[in-house]
Amino acid sequence: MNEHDEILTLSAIAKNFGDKVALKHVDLSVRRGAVHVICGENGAGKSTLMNILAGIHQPSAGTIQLNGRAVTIPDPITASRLGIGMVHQHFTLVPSMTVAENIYLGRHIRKYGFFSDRKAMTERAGELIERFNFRLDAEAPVRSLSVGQRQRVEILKALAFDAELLILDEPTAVLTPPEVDELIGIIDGLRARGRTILFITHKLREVKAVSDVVTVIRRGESISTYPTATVSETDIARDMVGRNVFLVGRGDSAEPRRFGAPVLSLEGVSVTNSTGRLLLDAVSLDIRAGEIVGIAGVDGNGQTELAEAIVGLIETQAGTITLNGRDITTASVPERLQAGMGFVPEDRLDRGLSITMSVAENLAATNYTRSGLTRSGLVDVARRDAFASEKIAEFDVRGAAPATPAGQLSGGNMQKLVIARELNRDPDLLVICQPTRGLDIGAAEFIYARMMAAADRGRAVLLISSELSEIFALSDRIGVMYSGQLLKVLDRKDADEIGVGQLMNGGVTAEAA
Ligand SMILES: Nc1ncnc2c1ncn2[C@@H]1O[C@H](COP(=O)(O)OP(=O)(O)OP(=O)(O)O)[C@@H](O)[C@H]1O
Repeated sequence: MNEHDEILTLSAIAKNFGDKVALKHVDLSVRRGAVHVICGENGAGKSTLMNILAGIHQPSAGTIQLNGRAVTIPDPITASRLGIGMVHQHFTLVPSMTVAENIYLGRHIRKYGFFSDRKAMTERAGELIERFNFRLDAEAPVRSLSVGQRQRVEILKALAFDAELLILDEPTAVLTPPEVDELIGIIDGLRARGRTILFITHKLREVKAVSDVVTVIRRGESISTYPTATVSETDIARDMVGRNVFLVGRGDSAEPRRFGAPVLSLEGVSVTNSTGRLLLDAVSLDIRAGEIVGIAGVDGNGQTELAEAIVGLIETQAGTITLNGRDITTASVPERLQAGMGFVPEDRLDRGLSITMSVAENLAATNYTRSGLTRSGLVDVARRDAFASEKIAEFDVRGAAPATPAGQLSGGNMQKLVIARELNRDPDLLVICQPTRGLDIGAAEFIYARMMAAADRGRAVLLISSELSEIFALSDRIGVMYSGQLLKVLDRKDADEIGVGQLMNGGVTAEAA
């Protein structure tokens, strides 16, 4: 390869946070105009590496060459001047401002100031949207956009400042499957226009769909680099995790499974929002002991509200909710948890854990009584920390000690923390939303096994996931939500992905079509 073909060369990059080693030794060569995927387990150091390129962190050792020249990137402004644009996992947009205002926010204010030359700014944003074929309205407030559209605004923000090298940190984690396909199309378009893309993902299907080259990072070291066309998903998974991985689902047992009495019963449960719109429309569902019921649906069709209504985070306007035969329709969240419910929310940062509290405090939060972590009503710190150490080991929460602030963990390891806390309580009913979002394939394998083991012990599980493959792998019955209604609940053996996909898109069943 001739040196001008390489836009970026990293040599022996290391990064410590205090005495924690996040990156040990990373070498990486990125070819101009390529889509280069970085994959690796949760906590392998992917985000840290990208944040070094974006000027957010400084490397403890190693060199960075951009276009054949050694550079230092002391801050994000320098990164931007050097042509490096970063799209973070958590968006940085201002919801009340328009698309155009967000794109130019804080940068070209003098030239395209909101008051002095708003028109020019909007026109310029419109041109940019058209040039990259992003299908956005420059004047629409960001508040009114879907997650996928917001992500496109973030990408445009980087492109507006001539980013040659675009870094996308796990961009598909927040997207629905059709939005993922759209993003893949957008990335193809950017490559065709000569941009270089560094893309982080855990999903091997995406690696194959999107990239030219893939580099695997494991425990802070670059392990392998392959042209994507020549490497199999199995090989990438093995390099990531250091062993062969098998995502085994529940499958169809030869003997029909026997289920117990209903643990959860919903009857005609409805929820309306403040403007009177029906978010849940008379939903009725039983989940029996020993059963996993998966709820499929395009995001935004009431699945989140279903989980929140069951857990008591939002009020219901009609219907009854019964847990183990007891009416809990008006019970508070703590009462429901006490009565045998566990909850893994889809948003681990908002509702799942406290990022300022330590790992031990987070793990103990719903486990004080059950795991005997108090003595005479006071927290027994030694026991709590021993409990935390045990759960850290059991769930392989990387980079965590009992005293580590939860906010310092990598995204996937935060997710493992929430799941560890809720599974430890061994609830009669586990409501679990997007359980493997952001998890690497080894961690997903482990969580699948734990969910199935809970069902085998006679627990009831409500699984909400936008990954159809996950719903099919784990569920005994599959419900489909559309527009607030639970359209249909099928036995796993009677369901197929095409039929469920059709129901998800408006209720045309395979038989009816
Ligand atoms: N600011 C920080 N302070 C201390 N430790 C940190 C900090 N940021 C990251 N780490 C640690 O560095 C390691 C690598 O984290 P990083 O976020 O780069 O992983 P990742 O590969 O992106 O993981 P994931 O796939 O879960 O997002 C982890 O052990 C993490 O806890």
